[in-house]
Amino acid sequence: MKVFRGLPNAAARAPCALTIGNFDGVHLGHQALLARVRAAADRLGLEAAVMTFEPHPREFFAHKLGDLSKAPARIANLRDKLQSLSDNGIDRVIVEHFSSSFAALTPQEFTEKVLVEGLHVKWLMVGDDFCYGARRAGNVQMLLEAGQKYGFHVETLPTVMNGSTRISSSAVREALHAGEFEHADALLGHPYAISGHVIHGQKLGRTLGFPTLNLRVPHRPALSGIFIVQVHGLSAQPLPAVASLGVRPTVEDSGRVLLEVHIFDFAQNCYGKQVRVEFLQKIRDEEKYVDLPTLTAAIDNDASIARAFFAKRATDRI
Ligand SMILES: Cc1cc2nc3c(=O)[nH]c(=O)nc-3n(C[C@H](O)[C@H](O)[C@H](O)COP(=O)(O)O)c2cc1C
Ligand SMILES: Nc1ncnc2c1ncn2[C@@H]1O[C@H](COP(=O)(O)OP(=O)(O)OP(=O)(O)O)[C@@H](O)[C@H]1O
Repeated sequence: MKVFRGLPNAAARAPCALTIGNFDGVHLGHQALLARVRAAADRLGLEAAVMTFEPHPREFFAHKLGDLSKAPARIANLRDKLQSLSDNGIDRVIVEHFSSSFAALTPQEFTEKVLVEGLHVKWLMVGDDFCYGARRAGNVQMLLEAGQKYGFHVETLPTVMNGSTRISSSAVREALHAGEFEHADALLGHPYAISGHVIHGQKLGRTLGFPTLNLRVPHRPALSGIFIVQVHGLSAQPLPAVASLGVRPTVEDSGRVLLEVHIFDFAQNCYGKQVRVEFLQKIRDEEKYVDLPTLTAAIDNDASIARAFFAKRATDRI
């Protein structure tokens, strides 16, 4: 899969079947959309393409307002999003920098400069609620008209539901925030996980008896707390572990979010390796403890809960 930062230059443009959106989490609604794009690309001999935005448009507007609490939490980082798009058969992704000038494009400028000139779109699919252009003034009807004028075909995807609710990134965020992983996984169509490279921590964990591998989490995640997890990427089988995702109020006050994972009975150096941490169950919220012995006792208790979970799962499987 080819990834373009901004519109491809003239030589790299190719006629495409396209969809547009944030695709945070690549949930089942997104997957249905991507399958239709792939099928259209095959049928018409086009590249299957996705245009997505970085930062998330609502993140951009929250920054502008100076109120970061208005930015949506992130289900997935860009690496995970690109991996999911590739897994869903997409040939090229345009990661458009969402900026003031991009946000100011009128619907007409967006269709002419971006869709037609910049991307050579021949077939376009969006959700039936799709809006675009400055102040979200463009809608599906206007896209249909632009398609007739410039010679591209527009289709909409009927809403993909889970029971009586629309599957959306917002619904996944709510489920993750509540620690409801079964529900989140049902909306996502795959287990919720965060991936990244292992970085160096403060090395305090090993003195507490709980060495952890640490992953940077670049955006505000949709969940925080202490979790039972399993780690992929270090051995053939996923490794059972307990993890903390948050700002570690007992030992730090920088507000930096970190995912720290203590893998049971494991003593390998894995700095720099890429791992995927799959979330299985929430144990508790993160706490600010009065001192390190109290923190250590809490981690000890978390580890016992997680070990009991894995022991039960092993016997249930027999
Ligand atoms: C299972 C688990 C639970 C944790 N719970 C908390 C917590 O409630 N509050 C907190 O401030 N830090 C918590 N931590 C983070 C520890 O403060 C951190 O792992 C320790 O300081 C080691 O940091 P280091 O990896 O940078 O050496 C937890 C870590 C683990 C592995
Ligand atoms: N359940 C769904 N059924 C059909 N189309 C969907 C569904 N969810 C999203 N889409 C479409 O997928 C494209 C990308 O969606 P996008 O990620 O921007 O929205 P979302 O999942 O609804 O997220 P949020 O909840 O943050 O608004 C859009 O065209 C959108 O209309």
